[in-house]
Amino acid sequence: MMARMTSRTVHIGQMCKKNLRVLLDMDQVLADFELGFFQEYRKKYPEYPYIEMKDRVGFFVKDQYEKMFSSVPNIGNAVANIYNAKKFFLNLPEIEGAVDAAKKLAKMEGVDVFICTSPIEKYKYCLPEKYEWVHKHLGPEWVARIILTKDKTMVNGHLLIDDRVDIIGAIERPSWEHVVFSANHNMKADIGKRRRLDNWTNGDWKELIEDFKMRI
Ligand SMILES: O=c1ccn([C@@H]2O[C@H](COP(=O)(O)O)[C@@H](O)[C@H]2O)c(=O)[nH]1
Ligand SMILES: [Mg+2]
Repeated sequence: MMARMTSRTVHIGQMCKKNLRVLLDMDQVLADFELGFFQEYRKKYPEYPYIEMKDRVGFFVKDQYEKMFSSVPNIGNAVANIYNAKKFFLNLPEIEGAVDAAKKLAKMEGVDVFICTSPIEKYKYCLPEKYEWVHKHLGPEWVARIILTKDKTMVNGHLLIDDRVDIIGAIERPSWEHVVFSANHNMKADIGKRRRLDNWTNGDWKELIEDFKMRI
């Protein structure tokens, strides 16, 4: 009997080799949320206190600002005003080398790439702008690769590259293995036995992918 061929599966004799499904987070993996925030905040509130990017600790910018500058009235609102503003997500700069690496990754044999990203609570601008960002930086064909979800544990993949350390949701044991993408905010976090990917520029990502390809 002839084996049915799909674009996602390679059949070699009796062997059936699946493609590696890679989920790329967007903010702080492809798009530089922290740099975008810092630049806009300094521009909009030059008189307000600020945290140097190298001193960022913890995932949520607002939490650290509110804790550090608790005597400054409305500092939390000032912070939120930045990332809830129109064009914030659209104008985020690229993480160095991310676009080039993502394109190369997508061309690798035996790899399927998706962008797995969570919308911000006030989603009005964030949602379309995330699509526009992908269209603008990666190209129209990448729009179909976007998976928007608040719960990444529900997404099926082999590998999730994400800067957030605490990715929790409905599924206790997600299908993917989490590789922590290094960011200032997570450098002091306990990541247990998880691996890190420090950047897109030194070529380590290729080794990581080859390693995962061997394991599926
Ligand atoms: O300080 C922050 C940093 C990020 N966010 C939002 O959280 C999600 C995270 O998305 P990922 O897909 O996990 O990168 C995103 O909507 C950020 O904008 C935040 O609210 N505050
Ligand atoms: Mg992120």
